[in-house]
Amino acid sequence: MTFRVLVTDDIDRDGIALLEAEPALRVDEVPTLPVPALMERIGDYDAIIGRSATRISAELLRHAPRLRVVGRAGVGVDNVAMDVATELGVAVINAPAGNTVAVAELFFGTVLGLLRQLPRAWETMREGKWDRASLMGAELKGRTLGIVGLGRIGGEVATRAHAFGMELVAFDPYVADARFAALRVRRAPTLDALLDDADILTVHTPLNDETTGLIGRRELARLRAGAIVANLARGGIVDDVALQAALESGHLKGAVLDVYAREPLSPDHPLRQAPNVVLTPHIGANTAEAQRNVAVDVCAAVRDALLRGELSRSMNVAAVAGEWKELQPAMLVARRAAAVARAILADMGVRAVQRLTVRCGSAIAGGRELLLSAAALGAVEGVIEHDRLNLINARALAEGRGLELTAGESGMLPPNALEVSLRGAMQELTVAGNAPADGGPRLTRIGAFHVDVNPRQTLIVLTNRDVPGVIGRVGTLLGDAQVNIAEYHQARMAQGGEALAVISVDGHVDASVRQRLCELPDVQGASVVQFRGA
Ligand SMILES: NC(=O)C1=CN([C@@H]2O[C@H](COP(=O)(O)OP(=O)(O)OC[C@H]3O[C@@H](n4cnc5c(N)ncnc54)[C@H](O)[C@@H]3O)[C@@H](O)[C@H]2O)C=CC1
Ligand SMILES: O=C(O)CCC(=O)C(=O)O
Repeated sequence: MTFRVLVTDDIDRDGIALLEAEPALRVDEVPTLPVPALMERIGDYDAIIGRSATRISAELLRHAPRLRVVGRAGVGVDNVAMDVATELGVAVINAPAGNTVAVAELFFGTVLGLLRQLPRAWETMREGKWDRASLMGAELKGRTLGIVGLGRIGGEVATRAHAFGMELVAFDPYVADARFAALRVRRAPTLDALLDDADILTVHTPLNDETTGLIGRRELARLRAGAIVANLARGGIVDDVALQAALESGHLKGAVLDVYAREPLSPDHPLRQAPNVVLTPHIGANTAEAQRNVAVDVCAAVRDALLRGELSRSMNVAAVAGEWKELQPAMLVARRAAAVARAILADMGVRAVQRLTVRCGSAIAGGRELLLSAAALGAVEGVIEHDRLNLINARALAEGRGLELTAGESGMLPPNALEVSLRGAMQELTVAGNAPADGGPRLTRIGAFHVDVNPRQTLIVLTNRDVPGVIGRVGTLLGDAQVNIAEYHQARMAQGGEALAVISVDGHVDASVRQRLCELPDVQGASVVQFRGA
């Protein structure tokens, strides 16, 4: 199978070379495309990789039936309609760390440029002047830098600001005290407290509902007279119009902007004429090093997602503590245990399941959320018709059908064991399994019956009376139907009582075979579970 990848927005060659090295990937590199042209082409692609110039809108995603992965060679994904991508099961992968230093360095370059009037100094020199008197500057040393958002970039800015002898204060309600302490940054309890202290205010948050307009007229007025504002994060976090007014009134000494609410900034935008601004055209990440880093990072992750189904880097898959690869056997067990429970309940007449609970042992507990996604996938596949049903959208689709998903207490489960319980119409069925690091995945319990079977290809779960001859009759029937048995595990509660058989078979078992199994003497019921996915 060949996957087609559309690369746009000028992605570094080292990244593209990783894709081109794969025979199963066909890569088309195009310049940033206008929306109609992109709409026309996107239907042919399994993945698109771009930078901030290409907007991955809801409309574009809905126009792309093959699309599996969106790769973003950079941090911000405000240009991607994330909700729609998740609903459609499209993985969104970014490159979160490769351009951190580039932005932090640009911050100091531009702020120093503003404080020392470097653009003006350069202009005067080109004009043939020697004008030292009008080029008086100011220093960073001793000034208080107020950082909104102490993440990767905020942290790198803080580290460098110490070297300039600055005082540091930051506002970030989502970051623990330990990070503030490690970065030697004082914590501002509120944004207002930060505004009260800052000589230079810089924002390094994502653009989202909470941060849009975070620094508006009120916040700018609260800053002390003569303060400087920098936005190298996203246009719209600092309100353009309020900023312009604060610059024109002289309340602010100056501003540094790399990003704008609408990009490219229109040629006649009033900000271009505002006093004391250093404007750059969204070049925070434009260094050779950063572009190489993000391209290699995102291209490798997109390659792995397409070729190996590796979704650990996808922003819209539940986060995993630990290694994704190590969790794969447990994910398979969770998915298949849920599929078995759903099939048995359905054959008992319980079609509408209301609650799914996953409990897992200590070794895999870090992947609880992902295991819940895998179990949700097992519970809905075969029930929901969706050509891109996967780990990304399974939870939302399951919840959309009224299935409540919960992660239960692990209790006394062995380290690599898990249990999936499905409940509906006052009935609950638990299927348990084990996913040891050094062995194959096994199902170990169905309801009250202890079993031991590899959940591969197709499983027949049979309830019968524990009397002689049943196993022989089942074997003969399956043999006559050309169904090859891989494993047959018989479990019983007590001699002569109820028994349960799990039969792992190769290939497909059709409905007529199931019907004939149900009609055998002493057989009470049979469920056939045709597993999906690898
Ligand atoms: N100019 C450019 O070329 C570039 C711009 N960026 C922008 O910079 C942003 C930050 O990047 P990173 O530091 O890598 O992201 P990050 O995720 O490491 O850090 C963001 C920080 O903002 C904090 N935060 C979120 N909401 C907040 C709020 N309401 N108030 C205070 N803090 C809040 C988070 O807790 C987090 O610590 C990106 O989202 C992107 O939009 C990133 C790279 C290049
Ligand atoms: O290079 C780009 O596309 C812009 C970088 C950026 O803004 C980001 O990484 O969030």
